[in-house]
Amino acid sequence: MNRYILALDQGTTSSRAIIFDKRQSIIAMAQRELQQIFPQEGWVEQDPMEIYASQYAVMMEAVTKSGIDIREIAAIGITNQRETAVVWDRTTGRPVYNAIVWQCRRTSDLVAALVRDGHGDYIREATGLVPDAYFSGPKIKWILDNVEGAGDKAARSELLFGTVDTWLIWKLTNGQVHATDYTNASRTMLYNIHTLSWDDRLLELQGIPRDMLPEVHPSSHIYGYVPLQGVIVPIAGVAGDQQAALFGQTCFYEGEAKNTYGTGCFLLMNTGDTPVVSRNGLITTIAAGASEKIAYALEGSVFTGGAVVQWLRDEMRFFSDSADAEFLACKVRDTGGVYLVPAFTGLGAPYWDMYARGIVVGLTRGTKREHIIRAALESIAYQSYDLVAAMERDTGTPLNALSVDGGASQNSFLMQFQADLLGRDVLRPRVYETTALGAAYLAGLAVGMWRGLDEIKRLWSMEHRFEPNMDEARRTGLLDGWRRAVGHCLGWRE
Ligand SMILES: Nc1ncnc2c1ncn2[C@@H]1O[C@H](COP(=O)(O)OP(=O)(O)O)[C@@H](O)[C@H]1O
Ligand SMILES: O=P(O)(O)OC[C@H](O)CO
Repeated sequence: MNRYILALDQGTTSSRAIIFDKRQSIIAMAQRELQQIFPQEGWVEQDPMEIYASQYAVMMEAVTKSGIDIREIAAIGITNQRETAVVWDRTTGRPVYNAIVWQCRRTSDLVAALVRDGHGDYIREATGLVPDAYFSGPKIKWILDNVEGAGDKAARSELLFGTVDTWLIWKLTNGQVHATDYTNASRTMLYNIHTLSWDDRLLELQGIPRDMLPEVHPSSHIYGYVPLQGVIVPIAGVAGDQQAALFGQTCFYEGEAKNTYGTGCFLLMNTGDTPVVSRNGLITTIAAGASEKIAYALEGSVFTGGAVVQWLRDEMRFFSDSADAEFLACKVRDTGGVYLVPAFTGLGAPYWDMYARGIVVGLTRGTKREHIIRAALESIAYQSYDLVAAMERDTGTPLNALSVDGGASQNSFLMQFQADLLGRDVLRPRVYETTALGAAYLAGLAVGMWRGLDEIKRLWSMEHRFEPNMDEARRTGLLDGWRRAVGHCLGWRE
């Protein structure tokens, strides 16, 4: 009998594979960090072959660790860092260039030109997105325009494009399937989220041939089959990681929301069958669903969340293990007036400034390493606060509490500070690998492992509730300082 789901979570920092049973217990897990390539200031790349190889390796490692028979795996669910663009040769299967990562800013001027030429409103209406270098379309255009021979090859239908899910599906099925799901398509700035089709006007504007693009399916769907040690296992669930996390947190119904603290921070609210248009700097996107019926979400995207901790670890060398950030931050009573705005790759929602860059302000002769570490952690909470405030202004409804997940949500200092800033409870679930869990649910629903959403909803359970504990004067004073700090970093590169 098939009893397990194998979830592949290809995130920005690492590739992970997790085997879940029907009660959402983790049977085995494997993880590998991924090399980040920074070829120029503001550019971010990854090696697509490393993405695939690391994902394949952790998949096999998790299977081996679990000791289960592969025939007991009912399905594979895939979830992925979104927007990151891979272009490869459809015959040889070789990428023509590195993957251009969602954080990369190389297409800022290209996007600014689209807006200057008067296409901004159409992009917003058709795709639900704010025109920004974040999204995939301009990254594809950059590859076609700048990699030798790529434009000609694309014109001869020799190239394929995919977000990371598509690349993994294509590799895992030995080049049999070129497909993506609605959630990933909705991040390309090429997909019309109302007509549910690739948008000819946007393709033409960005010079992208339609035959490079994958087929688009619902998130819970049989995409193809993966040969695993002689057994054929279906890929039955695919979703961008933030939509998968929304699903994994069981936010199935209108008004339910979560915030994920991974490389970036992403607040998503399910808005049901209504594509809500933000007036406060959020974007409209497609949510992962268990059926053909489309649900939409309102999203606030912060580009540098947990990544600021990685920066302190790898570039500043303030500590060697990210978990130590909490201990070090708690060695000082406050930041000593220091603010760090980690606009390393510009600022996303609600500011949308492709030219902002990071700053540390408020330094004094007494500033210590610990103050900066604390300011870095607090910056994650401030940015998330800005998202919640924008979402509440858009929907006119205050969130009762904030459900959280992702790697940095394990930092209890950060979660407590988040509750203090918001003046709202922060709820951390027992399974914080919610992204992988969401992909597992989507796959499991497609193959009948779970009967329906209500059965899954009952599985959610809380590990910790963080309750606010900060007086109002201090809270408003801190937020005021944050706003002033942000003001200093906007437009820096211009
Ligand atoms: N204890 C911690 N405190 C703060 N940040 C952390 C901690 N542990 C991990 N992180 C951060 O969380 C991120 C990894 O979270 P994860 O959900 O795996 O992200 P992704 O899916 O983007 O790869 C990294 O950026 C890392 O710096
Ligand atoms: O790698 P994560 O989990 O921070 O997610 C990245 C997002 O999908 C980018 O949109």
